[in-house]
Amino acid sequence: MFVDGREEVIEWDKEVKQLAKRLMRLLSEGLGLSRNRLLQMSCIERRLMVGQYYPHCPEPNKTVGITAHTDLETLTILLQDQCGGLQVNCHGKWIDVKPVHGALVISIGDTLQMICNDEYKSGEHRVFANCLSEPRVSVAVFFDPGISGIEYGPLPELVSQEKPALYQQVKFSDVLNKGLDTGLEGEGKYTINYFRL
Ligand SMILES: O=C(O)CCC(=O)C(=O)O
Ligand SMILES: [Fe+2]
Repeated sequence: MFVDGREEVIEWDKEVKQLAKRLMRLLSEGLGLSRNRLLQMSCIERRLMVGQYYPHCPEPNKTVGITAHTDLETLTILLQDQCGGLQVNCHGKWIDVKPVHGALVISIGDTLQMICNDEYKSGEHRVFANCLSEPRVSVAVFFDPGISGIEYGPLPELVSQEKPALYQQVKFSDVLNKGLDTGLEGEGKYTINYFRL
């Protein structure tokens, strides 16, 4: 059966965009900056919505759903269903991100970690192969600066003698290309470490 979800997707996109703006304002204030500082840098200018489908896997011990990685962008807003399988690396321990009805999973991406000079960290995460009989579905919206020529790196306000800049200034397209080069085969934090000073 084909279900036309076009209107729902458009509606979801609208809501998620508003939420991303609110989150960026809060994240900006959390850094001690003016509330619009991050938004003014155009760092959520573009977004990509990805629907992911994890079919039942007959041999889940022999494979993974998505291997450990960090998201390259600035912010990810993820809606997962009730199946579970997503885990986040918390100080070296893999923790289940248990599905909570009506809740969204918000992740910081590598580019935002670089902008805020490690004040916020992009979380390494992975998804198990699906051992349940029903398929798992998730919808992720990845926000990024787009392919403008703007360079992103530690904000001057967040850099001092005690806290020197930890990253180069780079265009998001360079981050993306590096991440695509590596794919998901590298270390979870490979891409961001490549730009570390
Ligand atoms: O499906 C999920 O729960 C997470 C997907 C994910 O990590 C990604 O697409 O980057
Ligand atoms: Fe991810």
